[in-house]
Amino acid sequence: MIEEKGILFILSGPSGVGKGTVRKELFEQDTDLRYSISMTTRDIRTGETDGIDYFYKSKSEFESLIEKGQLLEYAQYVNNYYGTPREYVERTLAEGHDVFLEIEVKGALQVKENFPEGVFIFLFPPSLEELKNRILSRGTETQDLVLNRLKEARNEIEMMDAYDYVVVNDHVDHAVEKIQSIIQSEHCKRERIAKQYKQLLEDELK
Ligand SMILES: Nc1ncnc2c1ncn2[C@@H]1O[C@H](COP(=O)(O)OP(=O)(O)OP(=O)(O)O)[C@@H](O)[C@H]1O
Ligand SMILES: Nc1nc2c(ncn2[C@@H]2O[C@H](COP(=O)(O)O)[C@@H](O)[C@H]2O)c(=O)[nH]1
Repeated sequence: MIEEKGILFILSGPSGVGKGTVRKELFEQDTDLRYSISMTTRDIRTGETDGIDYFYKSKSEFESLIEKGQLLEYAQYVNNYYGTPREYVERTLAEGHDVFLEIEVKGALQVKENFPEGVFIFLFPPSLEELKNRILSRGTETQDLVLNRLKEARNEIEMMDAYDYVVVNDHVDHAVEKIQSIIQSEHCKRERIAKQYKQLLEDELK
């Protein structure tokens, strides 16, 4: 019997484009997906909870996780570390569940090296002006940090071609619908491949 592993979906894109908003709405609708909670060294924001939004770590704790190889990927983003716990992702996929990562672009490119079979989705802003408005409207960053994030956004948008899909986040509902379609079509693709593989095995055994 062929083992059915889960599919790894990676949602990425510039800061403020709406990744968190879209992911939360997607998870309201899709209860089969498993979200990988990231580790970070950044300060906890008002309204966030340790173990739900992130696992908040000190710099030395984070560096020890890096040294022990416990992160699937990590990146330094605007003076803080962010990373994906390896064990959770590998175990959950092996158990047959789809895993969803919401991470920045440098980390997504590292995941691509280790998991080329992952499905990489780039969330794109309707315009740079709207991107700036969204970061400002969230009100979580100082003016300096907003400028740093916008600078980073320009570099990140240049990496868009490395992704399997690009979804414009004009309206949250539209973006979620498109991501749902991507998830369904990736499942159909893999079912077809699994059937072809089973057929090959049967033919060989004849
Ligand atoms: N389609 C949309 N239309 C209008 N506003 C949106 C849309 N999607 C998200 N926003 C708003 O944009 C702001 C940034 O969204 P969010 O925090 O989800 O972005 P993010 O990409 O996760 O940011 P970061 O990478 O910095 O964590 C929030 O105030 C959110 O409500
Ligand atoms: N490479 C990784 N990037 C991550 C991870 N978790 C979150 N992120 C991204 O970092 C920025 C900033 O996030 P914020 O919560 O401070 O606004 C954003 O683009 C996130 O998507 C991770 O595990 N690895």
